[in-house]
Amino acid sequence: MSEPLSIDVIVIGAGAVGENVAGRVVERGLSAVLVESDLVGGECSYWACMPSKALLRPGTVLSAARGVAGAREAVTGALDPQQVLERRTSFTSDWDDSSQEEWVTSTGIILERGWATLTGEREVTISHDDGSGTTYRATHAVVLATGSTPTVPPIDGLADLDYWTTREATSAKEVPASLAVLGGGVAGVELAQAYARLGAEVTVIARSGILGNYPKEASDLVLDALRGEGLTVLTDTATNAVTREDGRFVLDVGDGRTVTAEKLLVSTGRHPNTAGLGLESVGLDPKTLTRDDTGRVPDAGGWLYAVGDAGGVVQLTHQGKYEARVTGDAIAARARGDLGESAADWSAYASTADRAAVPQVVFTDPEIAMVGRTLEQARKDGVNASETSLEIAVAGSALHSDGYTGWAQMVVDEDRKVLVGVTFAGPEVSEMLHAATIAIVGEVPLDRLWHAVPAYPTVSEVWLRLLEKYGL
Ligand SMILES: Cc1cc2nc3c(=O)[nH]c(=O)nc-3n(C[C@H](O)[C@H](O)[C@H](O)COP(=O)(O)OP(=O)(O)OC[C@H]3O[C@@H](n4cnc5c(N)ncnc54)[C@H](O)[C@@H]3O)c2cc1C
Ligand SMILES: NC(=O)c1ccc[n+]([C@@H]2O[C@H](COP(=O)([O-])OP(=O)(O)OC[C@H]3O[C@@H](n4cnc5c(N)ncnc54)[C@H](O)[C@@H]3O)[C@@H](O)[C@H]2O)c1
Repeated sequence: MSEPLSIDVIVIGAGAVGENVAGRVVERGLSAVLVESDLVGGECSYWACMPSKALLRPGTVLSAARGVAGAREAVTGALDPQQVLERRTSFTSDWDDSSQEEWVTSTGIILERGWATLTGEREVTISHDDGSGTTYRATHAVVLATGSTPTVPPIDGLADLDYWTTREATSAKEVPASLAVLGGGVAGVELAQAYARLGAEVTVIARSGILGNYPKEASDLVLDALRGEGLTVLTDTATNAVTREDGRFVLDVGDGRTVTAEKLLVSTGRHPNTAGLGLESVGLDPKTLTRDDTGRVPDAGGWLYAVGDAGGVVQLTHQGKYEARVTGDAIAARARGDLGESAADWSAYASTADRAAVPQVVFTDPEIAMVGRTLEQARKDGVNASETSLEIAVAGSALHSDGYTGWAQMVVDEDRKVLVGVTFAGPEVSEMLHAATIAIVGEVPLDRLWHAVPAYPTVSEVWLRLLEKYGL
């Protein structure tokens, strides 16, 4: 066997996160090989963020126009499903990754296509489609950026059926007449609304409520909106078994009730893609991989990192890319001898915001935009927390749309008098989120935040109302 090729850094997985780690280390003078077995760009570009948002956006625009008298009268038709699907396809470049490949190679990163496995400490072997193999040995780091994979519940009959995962739902070429969605998380709820607005008869089956990670007032706004526009949302409903009858999925949801649909989307969460990577060959259990704030896997002895969905901390593109920048910088700093075992909180080498200020948006209509902790999470983390919440009712919201309904909440650390969490729910609230992220990351004292005057008449005036209600 030939000697392994020598390289500074090996990154496994060329999703948004892997691309960013590789890009960062190369910018800092190290050499890097990036390995991808599927499309360069990963889940977000082709089967997740981009296509799902492209499927939702036309419906949101239409409903926004219908929400304003004068514009409403100009809307005389419904969505054109074929046009919506075609526009979605333009955002996925028709599942062609040549432009992403061009970007990767233009940066000086070496791109290798094939399946990568760890075959020893710092050593990765790539199996190419033509049966050949290439082995690299990393001087400084091997980075797992292998993403996540759907978690499919052990429901009777399900494993044998050709159900949709989010991949099929985001890449479908036709709108089914009916769709059952198993799981009331963010992926299920977004795709449920997108398909309902495209004309499918949609039933969501949630074992508890929907969007359980968000404050109930916020998720209830979405629940009411979904039901108001004709989706069936079954909450507190277990799915006992699934069969296929006359070409349709039949879900047994207890008490003799069934849900029948042409397609079934299973969106019941995801777990890190760490199986089949050869982690066992270096004495690691793929199921219990952990990472520190620099991205390093402590049990591996210093050379292995895990970032993005594979790292198992947050499953969001923007946060994964943040981890990628931090880890890329940490690897380069360690290579220079500028960084030891651990990194200080909020330094360039620690992804501290993963613990304190993760922004997340549910792109339904209405939207939920949240950053930091809910009241319950804050108290669980030992924060002496209070909450202030109200309906969004300011001049900006009234102007935005007739009958605007929204809700906002801030969670305050009473000992430090700073924000630790903010949630907005309502039409198009996502663009207000970054102000909250800045306030939390910057630990802006409330009596200074009071001087951040929102422009009139914007929906952001809700900030003023929250601070007034808090007592400022
Ligand atoms: C339907 C849906 C909608 C979403 N919407 C949003 C959103 O709006 N905003 C948001 O922030 N997040 C969203 N997410 C989450 C987001 O998609 C993920 O957090 C993000 O894609 C993770 O990026 P990653 O690079 O870690 O993993 P991935 O994008 O999954 O990339 C991992 C790559 O590694 C490759 N790979 C794996 N193993 C190997 C191997 N052994 N050898 C070679 N290559 C390998 C895979 O082929 C893949 O290309 C959504 C997720 C879903 C499912
Ligand atoms: N807008 C966005 O940023 C966005 C959109 C989609 C997905 N994502 C990311 O992708 C990840 C995956 O999304 P997701 O919605 O699949 O996961 P999720 O963890 O958000 O939701 C999964 C849901 O499935 C439910 N569930 C689990 N097992 C079940 C069972 N046996 N029967 C019924 N329900 C069951 C859970 O209670 C939960 O409500 C999320 O963690 C999220 O970070 C983000």
